[in-house]
Amino acid sequence: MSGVSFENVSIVYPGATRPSVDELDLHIGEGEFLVLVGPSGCGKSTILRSLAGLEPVTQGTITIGGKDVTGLEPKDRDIAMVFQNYALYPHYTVRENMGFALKLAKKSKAEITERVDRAAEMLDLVPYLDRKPKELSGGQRQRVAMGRAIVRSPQVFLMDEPLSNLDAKLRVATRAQIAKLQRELHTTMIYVTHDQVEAMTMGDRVAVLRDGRLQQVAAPRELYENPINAFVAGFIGSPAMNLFDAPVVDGTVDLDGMRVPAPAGALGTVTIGVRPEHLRLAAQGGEGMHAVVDLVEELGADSFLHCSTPDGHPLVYRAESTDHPRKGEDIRLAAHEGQVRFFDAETGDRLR
Ligand SMILES: Nc1ncnc2c1ncn2[C@@H]1O[C@H](COP(=O)(O)OP(=O)(O)OP(=O)(O)O)[C@@H](O)[C@H]1O
Repeated sequence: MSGVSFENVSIVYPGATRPSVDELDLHIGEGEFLVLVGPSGCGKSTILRSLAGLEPVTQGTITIGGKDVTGLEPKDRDIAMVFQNYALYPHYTVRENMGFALKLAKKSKAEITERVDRAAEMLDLVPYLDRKPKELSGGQRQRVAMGRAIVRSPQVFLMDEPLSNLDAKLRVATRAQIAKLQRELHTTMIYVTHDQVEAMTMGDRVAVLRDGRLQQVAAPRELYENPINAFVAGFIGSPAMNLFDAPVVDGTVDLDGMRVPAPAGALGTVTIGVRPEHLRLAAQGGEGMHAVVDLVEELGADSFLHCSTPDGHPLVYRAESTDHPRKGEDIRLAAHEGQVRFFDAETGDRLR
């Protein structure tokens, strides 16, 4: 049993006027890969550090495997953390770096060798065991940092932006490798990133944070299709969901000629959300929202058309074929039925 629970956890840094983590309730199942995502400063690292025992909580309880660890020292929590900068010892070889924690724990030489060899094999590090960190590439160093965590066979892995020092191509490869490794080891993993693509592709579930408050925790597809509020809608998805404020008139939302039935009871102004792939070209002269194409991003299989509405609101439309309107063209866009999301214009809460 190695699930993790945060129960009503708040963290206020000394001298701060508001909590960096605000009444967090979150349960991570045994063997689950949970990603914490959100903009810079939303409290992701603070949550991870509190679980590691590096940051005291102001209120609430943290449990690992059902055991209250809130007051325990980091070394007594049976977790391993991989940091952004890897924190490798420069004068030690890869083997010594990976075995360091086991040596501290006074494991036998034979056991250390066996565990390090096994981890090195899983991480393709066997040829590098006698090298020093400076003789490795960024991706190899990252894997040594992972190896150091794996050899300890902890109850929980914590990773804080472990890919941020890698170039784009290596990030994609390492992302897949970490996800695969976690599934093989079946160790509970909490992974922090501000990159929503990383979050969506790696996690069993994704927890979205804003200003210290948990917004929504759900499987990636559920977050994408049913965001609980306009913040999550705008944060998850690349390019982001198009969000517009529009008036409700006689039960219909009218967005510059694009008309959709309003959710029951909606009055005044609502925020409507449409993903770029849920817009379609409408016939000129028919129904549909006017837009001018400002920029075309060709991605190969499809293209993103960055447009603006007559009142200057930006929007993105994904065209599936290469036969799409060109820069400068005046187009009309309509939304696919059932794909429009509605949010309260004041609170951002989902209406339907
Ligand atoms: N040691 C500290 N003392 C005071 N305030 C802090 C401290 N560490 C973090 N904070 C504040 O707490 C909030 C959350 O910080 P945290 O580092 O957890 O955010 P984050 O989501 O991990 O951000 P990033 O993605 O930029 O790393 C921020 O407003 C930050 O300024």
